[in-house]
Amino acid sequence: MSDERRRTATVRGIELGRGRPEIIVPLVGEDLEPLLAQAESALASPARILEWRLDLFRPDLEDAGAHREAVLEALSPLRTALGADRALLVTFRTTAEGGSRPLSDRDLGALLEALITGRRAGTQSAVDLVDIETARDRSVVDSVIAAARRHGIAVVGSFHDFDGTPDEARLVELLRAQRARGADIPKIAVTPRSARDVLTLLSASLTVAEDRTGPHLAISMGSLGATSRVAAEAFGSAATFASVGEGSAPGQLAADEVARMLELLRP
Ligand SMILES: O=C1C[C@@](O)(C(=O)O)C[C@@H](O)[C@@H]1O
Repeated sequence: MSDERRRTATVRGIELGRGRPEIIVPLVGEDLEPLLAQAESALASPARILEWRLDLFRPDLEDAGAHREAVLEALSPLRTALGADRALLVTFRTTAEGGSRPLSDRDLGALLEALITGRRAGTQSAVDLVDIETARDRSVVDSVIAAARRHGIAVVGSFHDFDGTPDEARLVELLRAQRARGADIPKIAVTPRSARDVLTLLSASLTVAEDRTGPHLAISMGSLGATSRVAAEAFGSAATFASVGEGSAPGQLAADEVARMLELLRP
């Protein structure tokens, strides 16, 4: 595929959708100290995008408002620790999509919008990308996407299946529908039950890449799906999640090793 003709998305000077896929490292610390410690280690890795898994932060705070306050308080030290070059993706993965805690649609919208609009006048936003599960309440999803647009923050539209792999037509439809909803980077993460399911995911990824409508992410989870994480470039996925220390999903490989594999497998 000729790279020049693909649309891309740029966050903090990092262009997604052209050339070697980006490595995204999830930060899974339960409190500020382990969060910053993991961020520090991730800075020494080849990852240019770090994903803060908000649902894993402060599990002791059951109340959504108290949790939101703790997140907003931790944002500034985390941003400072990351420096100017690393992009920050914020993700609250609810239990319905494999995350660690439930959250109502309303509270999810309030949390994400507080993170999006939290920038002080004249400063660059602390957050560069926001993840939203597109199956959530329509008006909440639309409102988060609109707020992100207004603040120049890229939207990752998310779909997870921890039980299986939908058929190829459905995967393609999901990715296209996320883009049509306003996601800059549609994303699907599904679970293979056979090697053929991995092929299904890769084939759907390639089909959507050939649309040339912008970057997307397609992941087959678990050890069976690991090929999809390192063969991202050949099959058109713009980024791949990899771990530094503790990971956030089955099948994630170490960031250093993934960087080496991405280089070895460059088409
Ligand atoms: O959506 C994704 C992808 C992921 O589930 C994975 O399989 O690597 C890991 C999550 O942290 C992230 O939000």
